[in-house]
Formats: sequence, structure tokens, C-alpha cells
Amino acid sequence: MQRRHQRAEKAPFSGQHLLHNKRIIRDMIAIAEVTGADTVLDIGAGKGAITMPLAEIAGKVVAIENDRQFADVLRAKSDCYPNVVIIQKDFLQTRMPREPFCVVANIPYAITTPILEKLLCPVANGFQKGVLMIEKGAAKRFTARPTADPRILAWKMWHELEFVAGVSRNHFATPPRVDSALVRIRRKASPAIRNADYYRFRALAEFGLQYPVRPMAEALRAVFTPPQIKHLARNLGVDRLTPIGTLQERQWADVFHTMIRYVEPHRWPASGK
Ligand SMILES: C[S@@+](CC[C@H](N)C(=O)[O-])C[C@H]1O[C@@H](n2cnc3c(N)ncnc32)[C@H](O)[C@@H]1O
Repeated sequence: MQRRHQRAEKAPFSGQHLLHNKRIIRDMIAIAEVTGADTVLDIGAGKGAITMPLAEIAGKVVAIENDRQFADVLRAKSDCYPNVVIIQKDFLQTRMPREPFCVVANIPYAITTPILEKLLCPVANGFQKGVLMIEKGAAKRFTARPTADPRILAWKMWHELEFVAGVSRNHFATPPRVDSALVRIRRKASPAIRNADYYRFRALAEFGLQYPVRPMAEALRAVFTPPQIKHLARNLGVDRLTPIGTLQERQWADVFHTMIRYVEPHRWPASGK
């Protein structure tokens, strides 16, 4: 009884919810549009449920798994797949490839946000597209429009995030406590803001969205002068009293470009980078 309890407790902590539905795995690879030219990362590869089907299609698969026993299983299974590389390491400690790469993964949910932070930083990072299995609540939050979360807003300025479908917990062993969902991510070919301005944009978004219900005129008062705010609101097609948390991505791009063009740099929110 006590041993069973210990086993049940291990899974939620380590995120070891292995996907056993082959159709869902095939769908994930198809939705990610993986081709023989792609290098694909499987983050939290487990025993290779996604790694090996990926290896049949992709040019190269990099399976990252920090559990030693799972990494041993992966090494044994990948013997007949010369295009699979196993990295036994914490994903958060691994260096992101600069060359283009994709991700197809059922990730450890406990570190979903740090994983996305690492993948979706457009600076010195070759991530292009992917499909991730994540917790359903997080999938809804990440794909909601508009977003009042500055971190998610920054991800979306450079990437399309799309909710694909919910996935029942019955497709996993051990089933997670929460429902899951697939999210498709694609890097934008022509983002409205240059990669070099990523940290500057984040600083503006974090500053402006400290209190998302604040009227935009008030939230941005320390950055823009009152006449600038008046022009900005007119250009965005919103009232000055519009809550800042309701601005859409394209409006945030306009706010940013207006700041860069018309506001003296000493008034820009500090980026720390
Ligand atoms: C949800 S399971 C998915 C396993 C496998 N991809 C599957 O679908 O069957 C997540 C996996 O991530 C691994 N993991 C947890 N934290 C990790 C980390 N920081 N870096 C790399 N792998 C991690 C766990 O050991 C587990 O195998």
C-alpha cells in the first residue's frame, strides 16, 4: 500500500506521464509538418514513444532526457537509428542550436514556462516550428487573444501559437492529474519587431502591463508625453481610457515603434540587457 502511494507520488513531480496512443503521436508529427530535412528536438523523450516514430521521418532527432534509466532505454532503442542523438541532461541546461530546428514533444509540465522561455526567445535561437503536449489550462492561457501577460505577449510577437486540440488524460501512463492539449507553434517569417529589439520590447511590455486594467494613458504616462499618448491612441484606433491589457499584438508593435521613433531613450523602460 505504501509502495503504491510512493509510485503514484513520483509521476506528478518528475512529469513522467508517458504517451501511449500511437495515433496521437502520428498526429503530432504530421501537424508539425516534419520532413526529412528537419532536425527535431524531443524534449523529455522518456522511453522514446515520440523519438523513434520521429526518427522514421526527420533528418535528425535530438532526444533530451534527464532520467538516467530512461536515457539507457533510449540508447538501446536508438541502436538501429543512426539519425538519433541522445542527450542525458536537464533541458534547461542544454544550449539551443543556432541552426534551424523543430520540436515535437510531450514535455514535463512542471517546467512548461521555462521550456517555452528558452525556445521562444528569438535571439540566437534557431527554433522554427513545433507541436507540444502541455497542460490544457496553460495551452488556453498561451493561445488567448489578447494577452495581458508580458511574457506571453513577447512570445507571440515572434511566434504564432495555436491551440490544436484537447487530449484526454487516459492516453498517458501514469495519467496526469490535469487535462492536456496540443499547441502548434510557428516562428513568424516577418515579425513586426526586429530580433535585436527583443529585450527592449519585453521591457516595455513588462512596464506597461504591470496593471493590465489600467487605462493605457495612465499605464504609459512615464514613457509618453500627454500629446504623444493622444496621437498614439488615435493611431491605434482606441480610446485613451482603454485598459492596456486589451491591446492586440499589432497595437503593441505600434506602441513600441512609436516609442523608438519619438521618445527619448532615457524615458524607455530599462531592459536590463
Ligand atoms: C511527460 S513525460 C514524456 C515522455 C515521453 N516523451 C512520452 O511522451 O512518452 C516527460 C519526460 O521528461 C523528463 N524530464 C523531466 N524533467 C526534465 C528536464 N528538466 N530535462 C529533460 N527531461 C526532463 C521526464 O523524465 C519524462 O521522461
